[in-house]
Amino acid sequence: MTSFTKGVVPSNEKYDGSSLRVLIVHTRWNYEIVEALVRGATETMTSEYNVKAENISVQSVSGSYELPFAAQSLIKASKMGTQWFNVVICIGVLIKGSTMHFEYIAEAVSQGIMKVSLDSGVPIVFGVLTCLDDEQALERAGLGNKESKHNHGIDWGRCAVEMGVKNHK
Ligand SMILES: O=c1[nH]c(NC[C@H](O)[C@H](O)[C@H](O)CO)c([N+](=O)[O-])c(=O)[nH]1
Repeated sequence: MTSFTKGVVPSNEKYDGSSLRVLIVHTRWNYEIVEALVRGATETMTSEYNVKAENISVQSVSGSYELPFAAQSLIKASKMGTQWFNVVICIGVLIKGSTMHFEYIAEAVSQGIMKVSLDSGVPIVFGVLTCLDDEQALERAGLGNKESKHNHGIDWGRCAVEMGVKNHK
């Protein structure tokens, strides 16, 4: 029994996301779960913060290991153009198998995403679930049967608007 409310408390600031340009890069691995996370983030940004649907670019890559490179190249390409992204959300689902593959990818992806964000000066929300089994992943995408299920995409959408507004130059 926890003696505190686990999870993030949304900021009580009423951020205006109407001029934000957001990039979502998501994987196609474990796609049904990823799709729910992307929907949670997108619907939160548009319904709670007035982010315009047409200002949310969505790109996909094969797996989580490709997320840092994709984010880096899409940020670079956007800076070449007139419009560039105020914030990026990288979304993937890693589920541990019977080998050490999971550990190596999880470490590489979290370090890689942090590096791209700091190097580019664009905030990147870390939306990669690192789960020990399918049920953990389903629960954290608001799927599955447990009462405690909660779509973490909602939290990532809120985080993206806060970071995007604060980064809006
Ligand atoms: O996004 C994921 N990629 C996974 N592997 C692919 C990896 O991200 C790369 O796409 C692949 O290694 C090619 O670079 C996963 N597993 O292996 O289990 C996984 O659970 N999730």
